[in-house]
Amino acid sequence: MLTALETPVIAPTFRQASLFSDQLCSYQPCSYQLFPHWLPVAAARPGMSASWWQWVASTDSLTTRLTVAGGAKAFRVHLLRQTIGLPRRDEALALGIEPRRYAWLREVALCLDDTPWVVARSVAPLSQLQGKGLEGLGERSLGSWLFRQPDLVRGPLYATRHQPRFVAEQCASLLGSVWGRRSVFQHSGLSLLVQEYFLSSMADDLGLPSR
Ligand SMILES: C=C(O[C@@H]1C=C(C(=O)O)C=C[C@H]1O)C(=O)O
Repeated sequence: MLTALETPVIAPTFRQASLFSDQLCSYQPCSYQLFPHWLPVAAARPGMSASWWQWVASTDSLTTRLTVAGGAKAFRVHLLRQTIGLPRRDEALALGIEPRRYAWLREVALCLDDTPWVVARSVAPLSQLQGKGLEGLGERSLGSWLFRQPDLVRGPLYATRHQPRFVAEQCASLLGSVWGRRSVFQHSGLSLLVQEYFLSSMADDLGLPSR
């Protein structure tokens, strides 16, 4: 049932709201040829520091990496939105589906001690979700679930320097994104587009360069 998949919008309650800035760029859609703001990650490398490359080009679980990098800080998935809706045009293209096909949309902030380090938006065609149990994921990490799937295949990574508009729709103000990346995961008939934006709060906390 569609209603079972719906989760109401949860207003962000980040303790460090003062860290946010309201300098959002307008959303720039993507996907290499048609949406050139997303570059194959290797093509973005010349503009990226070696430290950020370690994060942006990594293909293992980001949840695990963040938890390790956070040290004593508590890792938490803060659910911003989980609902059924239409994907953006570039998202549909990345998934190889018609833009008018309904999709499962999930937007989260990945926080360390309540400071958002990464915001993410994941999109999967509704027709492929049956039996996967994702509707009950809540504030558990999608990555923890994904990387437990033995047949998981990750598609190529794309990177962007543009800001995520989806969080602008959720938050009045937002920390700037340093780098964004995305890739499509395949598992048992499911294609899942995961888009992750690394925030400047993460750069500050880990002493990473501005790019
Ligand atoms: C894809 C991963 O999962 C993370 C968890 C997410 C979620 O819970 O919605 C979203 C994006 C990720 O950064 C990962 O850990 O690599």
